[in-house]
Amino acid sequence: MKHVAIALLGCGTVGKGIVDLLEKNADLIEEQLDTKITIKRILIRNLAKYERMDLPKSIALTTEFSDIINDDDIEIVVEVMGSADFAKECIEACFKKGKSVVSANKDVIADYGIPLLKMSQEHNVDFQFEASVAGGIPIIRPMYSSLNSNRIDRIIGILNGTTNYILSNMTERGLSYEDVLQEAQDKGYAEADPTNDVSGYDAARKIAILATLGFHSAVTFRDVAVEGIERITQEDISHAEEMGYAVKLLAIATQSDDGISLSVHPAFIPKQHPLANVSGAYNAIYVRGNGVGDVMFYGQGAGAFPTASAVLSDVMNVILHTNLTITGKRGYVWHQVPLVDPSHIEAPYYLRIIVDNAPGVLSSIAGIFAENGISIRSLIQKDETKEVAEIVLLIDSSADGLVRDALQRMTGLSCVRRIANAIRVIEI
Ligand SMILES: NC(=O)C1=CN([C@@H]2O[C@H](COP(=O)(O)OP(=O)(O)OC[C@H]3O[C@@H](n4cnc5c(N)ncnc54)[C@H](OP(=O)(O)O)[C@@H]3O)[C@@H](O)[C@H]2O)C=CC1
Ligand SMILES: N[C@@H](CC=O)C(=O)O
Repeated sequence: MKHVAIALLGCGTVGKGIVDLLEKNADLIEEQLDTKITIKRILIRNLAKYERMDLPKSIALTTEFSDIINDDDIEIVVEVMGSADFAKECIEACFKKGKSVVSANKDVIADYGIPLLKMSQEHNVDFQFEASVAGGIPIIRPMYSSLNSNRIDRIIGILNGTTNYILSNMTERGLSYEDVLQEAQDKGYAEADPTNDVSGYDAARKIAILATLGFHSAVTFRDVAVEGIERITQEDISHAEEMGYAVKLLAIATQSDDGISLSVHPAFIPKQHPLANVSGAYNAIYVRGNGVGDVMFYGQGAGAFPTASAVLSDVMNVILHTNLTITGKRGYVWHQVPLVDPSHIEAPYYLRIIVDNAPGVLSSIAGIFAENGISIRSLIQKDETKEVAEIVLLIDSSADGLVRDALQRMTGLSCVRRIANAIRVIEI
């Protein structure tokens, strides 16, 4: 039997998951590859923390990347540290030394994916990153391989486990945003800085990676219009429930003759839609191709073992490529495609506006919508006190720019106390 030594950069939630899953499934993996995979070294920052951890004694822990890059036994390096710049430096150094890299790090791939893939090919090594989008769900390989006979025009996903866990637990258990965020952190779903999750940036990086592969287009996460879930309250969730919707953070990429549009935002989805029933840390992705039609991928988008499953399969793929002598030979094509201005994207909206409880307020608001050509589908006045009322509206499909302009003008009305929320309604 052959033997391949690998190293891990990082041993947090995902790194420890890889150590444990490799131990658990070693015989199955060895049998398929006729190769024994050994984790020889792991890079971390704080040695004392890991000496307390239950790691096999055969693994050498180090705080020096040079111990890994200069070890010629190590053929594959698995980067599971997070953040972009140091990870990128390490990955480039590995390529230069002829080491293939597997990464779960969407930050580095959304920022530097195309140059890193080019560099890996120049050095005849593999660069694989299945776990960077939607944890354990196989989606990267389908995008560049299983679906590559299709012209893909739409990708819609719940791509962040933390925010989906927060929104579904706020809905199902009536918990506060802060309490559920802490739970998601305790379960290892959240990023080291959970701002990336709740602000939508984690999902933005993932949809940029999928759009790059699926649309053969050179986009980055900076091309994504991003809104997070920070403003979603129990009020919005219960209004959604009453109206027959679930609230989800969606990542949407579409390609048309006008160009590519990329966005991440909370949305009301009809309860009967399959995406509305994706709960907890689960993720789901709809892809529409002009041959295959609609395909949906579903599974755990975060957590130690689901993510380790994707990472280890990538490691196995690298070994297979080495055995077949096709390492570093994957072909890619990227075009520069124009981006659609996000202010032109149309959708129906749910709006919650806090106003004075006074005569003439509703007609002032309706007047501004009418001036912007926006028609009101329904309007309910709720939670009325003597002084204040909450108005919940659904408006017909309208361009985002026109809706924002109308809401901005409303904040200038003395009877409008605040725009509590504006959330798109998805009718798919
Ligand atoms: N958690 C999840 O469910 C998923 C995570 N990912 C991605 O996988 C990667 C790892 O995530 P996760 O395991 O959750 O992160 P953790 O924060 O749990 O672990 C990070 C690990 O990397 C080490 N590390 C970080 N920076 C450095 C550095 N500069 N030098 C040396 N070691 C470093 C840390 O060491 P120390 O403790 O000593 O600081 C720690 O061992 C991220 O890119 C994340 O986005 C992808 C899919 C799912
Ligand atoms: N923090 C991420 C982890 C996986 O990518 C998430 O919550 O989805």
